[in-house]
Amino acid sequence: MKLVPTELPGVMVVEAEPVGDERGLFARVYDADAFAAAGLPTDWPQCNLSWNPVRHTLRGMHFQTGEAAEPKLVRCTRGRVFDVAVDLRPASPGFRRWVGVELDADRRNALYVPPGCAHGFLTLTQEAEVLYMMGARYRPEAASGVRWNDPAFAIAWPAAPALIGPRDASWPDFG
Ligand SMILES: Cc1cn([C@H]2C[C@H](O)[C@@H](COP(=O)(O)OP(=O)(O)O[C@H]3O[C@H](C)C(=O)[C@H](O)[C@H]3O)O2)c(=O)[nH]c1=O
Repeated sequence: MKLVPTELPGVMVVEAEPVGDERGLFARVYDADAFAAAGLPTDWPQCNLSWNPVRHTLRGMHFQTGEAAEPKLVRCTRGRVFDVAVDLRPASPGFRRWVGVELDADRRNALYVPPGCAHGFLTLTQEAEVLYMMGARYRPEAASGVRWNDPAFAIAWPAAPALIGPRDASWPDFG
């Protein structure tokens, strides 16, 4: 497993480094010691999964506010998704900037998204499934979001969403 920094502070790609043999492959996809050494969390109280049968489904951009802000470790376990983190941390050098990474079930790569960033994805295949470890417990009252096409971020999505929930389509402009 290898942690690869992105241009956003604290947002890391987790490359699996699979080992192949005649039976197939083996990969360590998470290592608490490596995460601790990199200053990343090692406590993941909840794990979520979403299944998305329609290509170009967009979920996000979500985050939890205040004390409920949560780190996420996101991987695609079926198909491919364009996974995006947006830096909403006013003190960050990356404030208002975004990074997009293609997560691919065959590559077994993942994206670490720190607290204070919004997260979302656009599926690139039918039947895309996303599994993510959550570094804080879900607090519905703390759930918030920014819009996928907010001009404040100008996220360069590979395609417009074919399917998006009404809440995600109507987050207000980022102030
Ligand atoms: C996040 C969450 C949701 N729920 C319930 C609330 C709703 O009744 C239902 C669907 O929730 P939501 O529409 O927020 O699910 P997504 O739109 O897939 O949102 C998720 O996907 C984006 C990309 C993220 O990054 C967030 O972590 C997460 O919010 O599951 C729970 O019971 N527990 C949870 O932790």
